[in-house]
Amino acid sequence: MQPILLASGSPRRREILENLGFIVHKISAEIDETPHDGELAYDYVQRMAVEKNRAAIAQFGSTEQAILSADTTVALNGHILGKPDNAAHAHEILSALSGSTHQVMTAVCVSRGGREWVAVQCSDVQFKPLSEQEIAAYITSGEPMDKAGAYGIQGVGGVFVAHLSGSFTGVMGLPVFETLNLLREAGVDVPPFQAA
Ligand SMILES: Cc1cn([C@H]2C[C@H](O)[C@@H](COP(=O)(O)OP(=O)(O)OP(=O)(O)O)O2)c(=O)[nH]c1=O
Repeated sequence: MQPILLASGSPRRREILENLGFIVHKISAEIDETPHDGELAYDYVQRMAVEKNRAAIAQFGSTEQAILSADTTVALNGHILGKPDNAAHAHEILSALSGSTHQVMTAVCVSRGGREWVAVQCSDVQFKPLSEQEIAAYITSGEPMDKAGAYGIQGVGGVFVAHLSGSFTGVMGLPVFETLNLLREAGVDVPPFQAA
């Protein structure tokens, strides 16, 4: 089986792909992640995943090995909430998410042999009302800092989630259903137990 070239620094994405049975080689793909003025979250997340992929191609060239990139964005009432810059920002984000429903969108882009495939997975996540103490303790844990929306559903942040409609792995950063479909479309060998 050929390794997948993962153009993402996210340890969660690597873990998800390896759990599915893929061999993963990490490659770097640095881009400017600033949203355009008035850009919709759905358009933004897709653009980010595609730009990460193209940045990897610019660096390593187009290859017969699949390059996979992704981006996860949290949106509340249409506003894009990025990763927290610091503890105060994490507090602001978590206070906004408290007691309401937000969207988590993950776009996945696969390229191979000069072609490109993209999918976007959207989930609705409802948070329970959070107390000041819960928010403070969670920020102290350090978990929010490298994550869109300042939480990790797969970690302690999972206790905030009252309801999820969508994909758990999508919220975590790489939706497995959509990702496997893209890889199959791109003609990548998927591990035998996944080959439906
Ligand atoms: C909402 C949520 C996000 N996240 C993470 C997934 C992503 O790693 C991160 C969103 O940032 P991204 O910019 O999508 O990814 P990244 O910066 O980690 O890696 P790269 O840009 O190199 O691809 O937030 C969780 O781990 N759990 C969650 O519940």
